[in-house]
Amino acid sequence: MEFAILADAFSKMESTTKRLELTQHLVELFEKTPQDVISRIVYLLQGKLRPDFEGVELGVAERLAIRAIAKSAGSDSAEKKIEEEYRKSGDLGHAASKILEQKEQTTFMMQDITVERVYENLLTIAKLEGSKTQDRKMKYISGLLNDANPNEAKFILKILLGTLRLGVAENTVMDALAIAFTGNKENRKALEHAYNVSSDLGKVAETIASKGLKGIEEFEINLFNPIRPMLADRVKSEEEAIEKLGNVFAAEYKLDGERVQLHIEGEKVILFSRSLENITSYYPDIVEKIPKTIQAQKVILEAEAVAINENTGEFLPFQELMHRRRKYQVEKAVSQYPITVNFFDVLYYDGKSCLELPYEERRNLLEKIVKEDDYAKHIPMSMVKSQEDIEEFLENSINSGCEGVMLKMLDKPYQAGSRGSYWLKLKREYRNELGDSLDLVVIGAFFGKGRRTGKYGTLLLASYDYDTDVFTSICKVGTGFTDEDLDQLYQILSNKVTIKKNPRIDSDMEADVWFEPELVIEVVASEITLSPIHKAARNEIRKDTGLALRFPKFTGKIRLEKDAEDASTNEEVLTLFKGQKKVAHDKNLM
Ligand SMILES: Nc1ncnc2c1ncn2[C@@H]1O[C@H](COP(=O)(O)OP(=O)(O)OP(=O)(O)O)[C@@H](O)[C@H]1O
Repeated sequence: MEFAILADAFSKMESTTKRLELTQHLVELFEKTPQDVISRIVYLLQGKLRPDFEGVELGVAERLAIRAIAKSAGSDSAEKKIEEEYRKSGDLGHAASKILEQKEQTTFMMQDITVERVYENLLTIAKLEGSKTQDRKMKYISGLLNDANPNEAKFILKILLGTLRLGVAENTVMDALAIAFTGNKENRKALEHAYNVSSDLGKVAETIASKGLKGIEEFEINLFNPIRPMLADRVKSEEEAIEKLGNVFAAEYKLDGERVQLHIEGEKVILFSRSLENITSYYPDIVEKIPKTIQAQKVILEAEAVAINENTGEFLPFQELMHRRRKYQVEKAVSQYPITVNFFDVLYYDGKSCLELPYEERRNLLEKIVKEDDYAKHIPMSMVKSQEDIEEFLENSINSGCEGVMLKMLDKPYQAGSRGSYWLKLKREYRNELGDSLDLVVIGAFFGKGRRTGKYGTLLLASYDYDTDVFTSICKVGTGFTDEDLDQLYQILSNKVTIKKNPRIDSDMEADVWFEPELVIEVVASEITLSPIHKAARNEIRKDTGLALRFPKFTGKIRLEKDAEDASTNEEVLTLFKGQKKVAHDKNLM
């Protein structure tokens, strides 16, 4: 397939942020795409080469890209010119296309470049290791640029640098696949299921293109391919939980650790995080100890890894686990910050999916599969049927260092990839004031003064608007940060600075810097108010008015395990807003 077709589609997509138009462009692109290329197209659309869980990173630095462009422009002064163009437009892809336009076209020597060739070259670049890597990367890049026309070169560079931002969410890709290959958007549901059990949109695309809907319906779980996790809705009180769950249900401790999806076959163990990143290297202790406790050939299990005080056995807060994220420090952290692994679900057992089994059966099976010892535990569970039962269980869980309880319906399946009402979470803190914490995306910052000079003193935060796939500003936050937090945030965020505001950000603020909407942090606030400036849930309550947080404060939690799309949604913010009005109303009546 000619790369020009893809570059042309990219150009069209870049010029719109409307979901319907994006979908239409995608449908047209998919209709032109051969079956054996479609998975590659789907990865490239998302600025990737392989599904996230494989961890293939392109990692080409700007400097190297500039040298490669200069080389293929074939002039000595080119580097300077490229830098100049780059400064003007803030986009190296664009700068490259400008420079290459000026180059005399030696068309008779040009080979047509294909999607396959670009993709294979990019994959080779991503996998290069060892000596002279930089030179070898440069050779591949300038080789591609030599044969590319300016528009193609622009997109090749954007992919290489990770700056291709078409704003296509997974849902939009699935809509377009359903329309292109089944003629009916309604079939998105089947695609979603396939995606939820494989976390690999490229594979889903290839299956629907080559085997149609039938292939998608027969899609199976593969060991070592992560399953997208099931999530819980929140409730504010025992009473609300009973209303939603009915007669008898299970209560489990809600531990404050890291969610880990374990794929195990014999001694082979692969671990995935909540956002499906391969985190096996952070937990050498799990890899060593857990297989000994497993009574099965092949399983996929879910557990919460929690740091503990070895003397008292008490659970410690989530932050203690983050020591394992430091390079070269893992071994040390393993001995200094010991953990236990607390199992709560089984998703796959000896060749069979367990997703359709009701909770109760899965829990029984789990207890059979995992033999408990000092290190491997079953998460404490109890059947409850009254408000008092829940209250007592919640009390015990808080006393042993947990954040609350999870309440689960006994007869319901595991709903991969969705937040539904079969699982509810009840935290102690939800019960006062606004109380609830929010997970928000850092979209911009303002430079600090005094002690905070040279760091970001105040951050601009956004909630996620699921329907439009946009991040809407909701507050600025400048309190709750320790010096250490500020340093760490600066380190993480300075890699995410963009020259222009990403089109997926909706904010009228004039931030000093804008970021890629990627990092999620947790904040609390005293209340949610109407705001003429902020954009969260705009027009929902009142015309031209959004919602904002009053007195927001950082809780100390940087949620590295969450993707931006996992942040609190405007729907959740609206629910909180309405809930607080009700409480105020009830109080006034008393
Ligand atoms: N017994 C349990 N069952 C399921 N999840 C548990 C349990 N104990 C702790 N957890 C953790 O709680 C999370 C479930 O809450 P939720 O579905 O809202 O995800 P979340 O958005 O990460 O939640 P939160 O922000 O409250 O941590 C899981 O991702 C898991 O890490």
